[in-house]
Amino acid sequence: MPSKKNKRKRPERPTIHPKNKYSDNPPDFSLLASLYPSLKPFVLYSRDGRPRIDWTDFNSTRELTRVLLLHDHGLNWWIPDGQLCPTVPNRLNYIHWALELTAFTLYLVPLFLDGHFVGSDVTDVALEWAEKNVKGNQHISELIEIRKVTDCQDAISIEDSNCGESVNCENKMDGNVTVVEEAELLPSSFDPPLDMNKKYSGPPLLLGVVRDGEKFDFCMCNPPFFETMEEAGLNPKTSCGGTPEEMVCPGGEKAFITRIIEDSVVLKESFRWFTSMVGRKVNLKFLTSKLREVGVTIVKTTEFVQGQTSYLSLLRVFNGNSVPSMYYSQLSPFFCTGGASCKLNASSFVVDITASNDQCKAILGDEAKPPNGAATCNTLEASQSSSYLHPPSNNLSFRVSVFQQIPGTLLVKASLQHRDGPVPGVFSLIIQQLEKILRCKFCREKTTRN
Ligand SMILES: C[S@@+](CC[C@H](N)C(=O)[O-])C[C@H]1O[C@@H](n2cnc3c(N)ncnc32)[C@H](O)[C@@H]1O
Repeated sequence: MPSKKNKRKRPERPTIHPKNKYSDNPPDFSLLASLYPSLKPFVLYSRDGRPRIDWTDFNSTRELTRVLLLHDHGLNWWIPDGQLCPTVPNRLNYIHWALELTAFTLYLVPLFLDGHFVGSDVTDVALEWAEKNVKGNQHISELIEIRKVTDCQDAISIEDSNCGESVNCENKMDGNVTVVEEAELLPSSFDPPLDMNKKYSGPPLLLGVVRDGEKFDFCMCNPPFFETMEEAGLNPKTSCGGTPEEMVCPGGEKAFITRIIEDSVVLKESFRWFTSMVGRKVNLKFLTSKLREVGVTIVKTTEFVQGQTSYLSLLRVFNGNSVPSMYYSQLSPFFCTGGASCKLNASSFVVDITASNDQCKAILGDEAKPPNGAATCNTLEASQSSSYLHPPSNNLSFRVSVFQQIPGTLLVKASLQHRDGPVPGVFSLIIQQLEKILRCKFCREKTTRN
């Protein structure tokens, strides 16, 4: 068994899984459009001739996902309008990571993956389309079973287990529970009020799926991240669709994943690894403490940034009546460090930035001091090492706007003007750095984010 030493490891820096086929070889939209005419209307061209996708258009993202699954993975796939559309490179990161975990365990306990999957959901539409997608791919249809989550009558329940209230369970767990973090999904600094008492009250999760005596190498989960659709609407991912059933549950992802943790106590013999995506880094601390509470000894996290092309953050600010230009004026000194080009549009409070490799490094390096000579914030960490940076081969172009959406709440919005290889990682870091500076200067609360 893996070591049970209680080692706290810092999450790795955001990265792209090295085995992800898109890590060195991002999709060529132009080529794909020439091969798949149905994609053609969705491939737009920037002024410099680069092909791009409108990530805010659901039909574009769905068609791209369809084409990537077909072209690169030989899979037929479709979902109806408005359903949550997965991004292929992103899910590939998760799959590679989960497989790697399993390989790690299998190295110690030599068993073999039999390549069978069980997929579960609760809504009729999700189940219907999962079934259609499986049946539409004969070469794998025998390997995947779709199950509707049932009430626990037939399955083992938390109450039936020897743990009773599983979270306070005295019977410590021997298995491994893993949280995989996917920070690209959500605005990193939207800190909703935390209500620790909100519990997941929906149908059972793992307990409603796993049958007596079944063994799985791992479970994967993409939970409903939000507590309300209003909150979900702030997510740049809404361009990928998403119905209330997919996006929202009482207590959000914290409550949903807590329920998986509780189920994992009962099902500790049924899985080698329990994994879930986590949308909000801020929830990791809470979830990790839940894991510790139930006696979990090995917790692994990772963070992937593949595909992030837009960024949206909400910061709560000191003075609800401050004028927008106060925030806007912070942008130019930050981005112009090292000579990046900054075009300010004073009427719309938008800044267009174009930065070369060196200018990106300068923005992220030691020189990236808080603008206007403000006192250095302790929490502004030099979180970038040059070995992590994979600067773009061409200039990085993006647009940033900062304004008060409602009094006391600052909205930071940033979007890449084009995608080029691993650029999103650099882009993401730059925006995180900006966000830290704005927090440091204007926010009430101490920065608690990683
Ligand atoms: C964020 S969506 C993920 C959708 C899709 N599986 C994906 O990864 O793109 C969350 C999904 O969890 C499903 N869900 C909600 N409660 C559930 C439960 N108790 N068991 C299984 N799935 C559940 C929702 O219906 C929704 O489809």
